[in-house]
Amino acid sequence: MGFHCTRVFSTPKAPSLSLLKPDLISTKVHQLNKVRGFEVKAAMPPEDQVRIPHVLTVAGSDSGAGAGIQADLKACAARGVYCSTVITAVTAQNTVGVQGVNVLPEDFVLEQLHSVLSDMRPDVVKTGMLPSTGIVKVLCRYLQEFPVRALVVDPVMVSTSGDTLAGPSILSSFREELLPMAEIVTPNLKEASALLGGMPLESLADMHSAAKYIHDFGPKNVLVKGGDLPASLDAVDVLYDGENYFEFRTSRIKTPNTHGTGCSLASSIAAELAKGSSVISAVKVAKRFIESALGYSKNILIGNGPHGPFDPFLKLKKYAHGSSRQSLFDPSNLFLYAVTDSRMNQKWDRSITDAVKAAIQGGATIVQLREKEADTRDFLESAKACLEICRQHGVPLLINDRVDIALACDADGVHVGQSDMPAHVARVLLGPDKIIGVSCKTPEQAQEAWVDGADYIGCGGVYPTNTKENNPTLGLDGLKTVCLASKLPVVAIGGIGISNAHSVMKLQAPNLKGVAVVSALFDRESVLIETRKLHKVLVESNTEIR
Ligand SMILES: Cc1ncc(COP(=O)(O)OP(=O)(O)O)c(N)n1
Ligand SMILES: Cc1nc(C(=O)O)sc1CCOP(=O)(O)O
Ligand SMILES: [Mg+2]
Repeated sequence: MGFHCTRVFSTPKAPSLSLLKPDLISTKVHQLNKVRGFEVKAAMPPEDQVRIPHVLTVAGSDSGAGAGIQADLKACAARGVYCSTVITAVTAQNTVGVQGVNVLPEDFVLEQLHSVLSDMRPDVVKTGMLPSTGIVKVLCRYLQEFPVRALVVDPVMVSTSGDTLAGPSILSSFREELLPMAEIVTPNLKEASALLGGMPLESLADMHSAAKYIHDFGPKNVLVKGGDLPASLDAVDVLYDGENYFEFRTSRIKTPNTHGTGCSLASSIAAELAKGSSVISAVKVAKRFIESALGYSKNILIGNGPHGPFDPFLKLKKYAHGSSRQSLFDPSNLFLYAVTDSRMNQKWDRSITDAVKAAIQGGATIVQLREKEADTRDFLESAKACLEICRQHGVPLLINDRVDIALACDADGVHVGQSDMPAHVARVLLGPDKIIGVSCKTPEQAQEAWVDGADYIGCGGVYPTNTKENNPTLGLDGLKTVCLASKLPVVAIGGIGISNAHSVMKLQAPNLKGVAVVSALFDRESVLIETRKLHKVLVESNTEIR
């Protein structure tokens, strides 16, 4: 298998930078750029410049794009960070296995490292397939020359299909040179065993010992992944930080589409570290992200082999349903959010469809069916009828608590609270295009909702309410704290009506898009009149704020 690498340079021809020391290369590149007439990017005023979290992955290419560089690019993009790439090897690979490997010459790996590190200054470097000791040495030298905030080492040795990607000769350079520089190393059981000279790893206790022994090589944190642990039901990973052990349990997802899980997990950890997270929270977020993507992708079919890729963007499965519908969600829909209440409709002797129709006519911009007492069958029938009304008016319809009802009637989404189905599970069930709202009372809950793939958060109770029992009141200050921390649009809820909606909106809290209201609309004689009045107050608040 010969390796062909075509170097494409514009004229004048670049002098070869091969095998030069980093400092010499710096000078050469500088001279080269001057010759070519490159100018340092200085046009943008500093206040307009946006610093983007950036991960550099140093890994092999997978032609099937499930693992390697391609998985890293996808995971980083899905986690919202920039990813640059240094390719160490090119593999011919598919869902069946690895058909060929061509290792790139060390001096060309060096050139790529120099190009990226000297110019683009990534926050975090993540390594995957490092197929030769020479490549490891070059990388370590460059990391000393161009230090980064964190190094994430995925000690890739064997592919999912069992093919060797880096031989045992690599182990000593891993142990002696790379691991001491790592913020975190993420071996699976086979890799952990290889790093420890073949130590058998068959139990959770063995994983704890392995994490400790690998920690002795010098990395700050060790994550031993237990996906291959034979007897375990849950997938358990063990993180050791030199003092404490943390166990991360996720349910085992039955799917052949796991190719690239290790690369994607390490890249996602790198992405979170690049955003500034701590190691423990980076691992937590990354694990949950991979679990959601695996669950979502468990039935997708790409290739005929036993090791299919998964879909970190949660976009592909829509083809399975013959649907190409895009998300209906637009944050301005949260402006006047009407939440129905079965008891209030009963009290005023009105049907749920009449209540929804009146709210929409009055100016409601989104409707949630919150039917706490309804039988499942009645709820489903009402939901279908309300959906028809909402679709006619282009108003999204969400279902409170009941993901099953939302799925059954093809509603636009759900609203879930902290004791309802977790949003990340709802996202797996509902797919990428449905709207998911989550009730949040703290900045931590708001952060979690964002990680879980929610579209908006509901924050309250802003004022005391009789509609929801034992609901803590946050006040305007509490609302503002959550809005400031939220990465998602926010709708305020709890005791809001015509008399105080203006006070809420004039807070001008970041991300606050509107108010969600139950009794001020539905515990009244005329839903239409009350909604119109509230709409007017909100429009006036908006005008005043602008
Ligand atoms: C928009 C909006 N925000 C918050 C809630 C409350 O949801 P939850 O905490 O699950 O409480 P219940 O509504 O289920 O009693 C909501 N429904 N809508
Ligand atoms: C359903 C609900 N959730 C709340 C929260 O704080 O999350 S407060 C609430 C009830 C809101 O009803 P009203 O507009 O009648 O006060
Ligand atoms: Mg709920």
